[in-house]
Amino acid sequence: MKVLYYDCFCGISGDMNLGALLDLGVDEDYLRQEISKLNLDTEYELHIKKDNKRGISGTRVDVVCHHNHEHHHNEAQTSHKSQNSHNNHEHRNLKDIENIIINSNLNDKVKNLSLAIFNKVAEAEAKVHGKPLYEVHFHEVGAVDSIIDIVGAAVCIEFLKVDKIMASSVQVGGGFVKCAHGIIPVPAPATVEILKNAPVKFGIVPFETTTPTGAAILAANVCTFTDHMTLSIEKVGYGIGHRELEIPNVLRIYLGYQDRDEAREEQYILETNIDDMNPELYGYIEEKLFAQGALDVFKSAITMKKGRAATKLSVLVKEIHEKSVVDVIFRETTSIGVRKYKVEKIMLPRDFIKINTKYGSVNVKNAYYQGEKVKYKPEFEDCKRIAIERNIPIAKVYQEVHKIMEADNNC
Ligand SMILES: O=C([S-])c1cc(C(=O)S)c[n+]([C@@H]2O[C@H](COP(=O)(O)O)[C@@H](O)[C@H]2O)c1
Ligand code: NI
Repeated sequence: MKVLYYDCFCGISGDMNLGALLDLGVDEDYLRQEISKLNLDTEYELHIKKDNKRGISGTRVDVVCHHNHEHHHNEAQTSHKSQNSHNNHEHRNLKDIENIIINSNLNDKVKNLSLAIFNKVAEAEAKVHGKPLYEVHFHEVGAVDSIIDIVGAAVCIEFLKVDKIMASSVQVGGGFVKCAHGIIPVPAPATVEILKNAPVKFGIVPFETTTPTGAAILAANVCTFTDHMTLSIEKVGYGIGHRELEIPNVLRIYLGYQDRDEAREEQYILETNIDDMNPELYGYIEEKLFAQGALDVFKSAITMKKGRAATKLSVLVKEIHEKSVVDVIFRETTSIGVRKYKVEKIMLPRDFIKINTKYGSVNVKNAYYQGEKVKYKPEFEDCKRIAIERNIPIAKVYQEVHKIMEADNNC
């Protein structure tokens, strides 16, 4: 499975993201050509160059806009987004942005991903400012440089054709920042809204390391946030930020592979036939077997000698758990003998994601075969808990999970 892993030790902004993805190998000319499909009426320049921060070299992106929007100033003015300039306000709202994207010649996947990222920002702004979604006025986030950061992110992510995007915990920084609203605390309120439910780290430096745009790129793409992961790294990209900080102001993105092949493992079946035990005990014994490391416990109805109806108890274990599992069988059941045989188990690579349904969050197990996701399974216990809490049929919970999992863009 091809994976992008965002290492956000110094946060993420729209331009750091573009820098890191270009550094990973996204073709610069392709990005320029795709962005031109937006037919923006504001002149802009995309400056892409090699740069370094604290000895780490990577790619730096600056979007420079030449404002000639009628409701601003008569004279053309130039602004660099990174300066958080008060001069670069363009008060577009979500509908304006949607129109620009929908009327462009970009492909549908890029359009949808761009819209999903903007929607994350818009929802957060609506919440923070207490306004309906379509009445929110973007300030910085609606400016041309942000449109390029966001659509550019969608273009690059699409270009890389990964199966899954993961991220580390996200450093948001600290202090205060000056923007169109005046002076606001860091993390900016919109950033906080967008990163709800993601693991966030605060205050490594007294500056804004994660912006609403950076946060929204993560929120719209990342399946799993984790600081612990196994990845076979193929490439790494560094996106250079604009500040001089005590730590390198860079975003690192890894491109790698996880669980390329199915795994094979030797395991053991421990088995015993029982014809003389109170059947009430099986449930209790099963719990004890799992507690001692059993990977699976199953019972089959069998007929033993002299026509005796009986139960075959089978327990799948790794060798290290053999002793403790046999111990449970001999102490808790009526068995006086256990058969053991080696089996080879062939397992599909799998991972777990948490999805938010309208009823609550559910863990889902994805399984992959020959690099492709072939199946997924919602965690039964989560569905059961939700069905009980909400007093709804459990099938409805499963339906909701399937709806989300089958939707585009879901990993
Ligand atoms: O544009 C708006 S409304 C805006 C809202 C907020 C809130 O938290 S509300 C914050 N900001 C700040 O603007 C700059 C630019 O952000 P980008 O995501 O466009 O890079 C940044 O400092 C934000 O915190 C803008
Ligand atoms: Ni705002």
